[in-house]
Amino acid sequence: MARVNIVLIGPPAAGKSRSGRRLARALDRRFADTDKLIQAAHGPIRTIFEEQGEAAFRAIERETIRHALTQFDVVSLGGGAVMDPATQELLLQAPVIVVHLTVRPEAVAERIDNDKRPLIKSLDDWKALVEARRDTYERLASISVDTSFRPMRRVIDDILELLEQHSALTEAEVEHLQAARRGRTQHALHDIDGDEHDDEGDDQP
Ligand SMILES: Nc1ncnc2c1ncn2[C@@H]1O[C@H](COP(=O)(O)OP(=O)(O)O)[C@@H](O)[C@H]1O
Ligand SMILES: O=C(O)C1=C[C@@H](OP(=O)(O)O)[C@@H](O)[C@H](O)C1
Ligand SMILES: [Mg+2]
Repeated sequence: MARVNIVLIGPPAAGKSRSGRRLARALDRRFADTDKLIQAAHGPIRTIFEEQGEAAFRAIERETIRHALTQFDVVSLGGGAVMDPATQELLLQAPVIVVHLTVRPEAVAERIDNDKRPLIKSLDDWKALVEARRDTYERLASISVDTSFRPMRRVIDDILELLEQHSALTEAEVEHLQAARRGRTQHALHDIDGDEHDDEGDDQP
């Protein structure tokens, strides 16, 4: 089938930014993280929240997502992006497959041990955000993968398998993955666990 956009949604620190980039690399597709695009165009996310407020950030985010879906094949969103009704419409109407990454509180605790997300100062903040958003994440999701205590390679393997089951990959991508699984070619996920340094800066300043 023709290429459809793959969009990653889910709670903060579920792994959307990092997994999205690895997934795109495995499929040889163009990747964007909308928080990164926002930072490049408007400066640090924390500063936007502090100086302009959350509503202004959400407006910037909405337009960034709309644009990103026209330019990139794999797009990781920020955790709160899907609470915007226009973004929800976009994801429901566009030819998009929505990958929902989940993570349990026990697993996320060590991932949010930093001061990089303006809406999250504690694990309780994270739990409250997720509780308020869970129904929306689930309603929009085409597929869900839990990332708790699971290495990136496993997470990406699961996503690829589910994308294949949902006929969301091109014939060439399916053939490549199947050949890789049979061991006839270099494994498609060969560099999934590659240079860890390329993941620096996933989190927002
Ligand atoms: N499967 C995983 N196992 C362990 N740590 C992970 C996993 N996926 C992501 N992380 C780490 O969790 C943190 C948040 O990941 P990130 O991709 O920025 O999440 P998100 O974009 O969903 O907020 C980063 O430090 C990242 O390295
Ligand atoms: O949950 C949220 O509202 C936010 C999540 C962040 O992205 P990640 O989910 O990638 O951390 C970022 O967009 C901003 O700090 C707001
Ligand atoms: Mg992110």
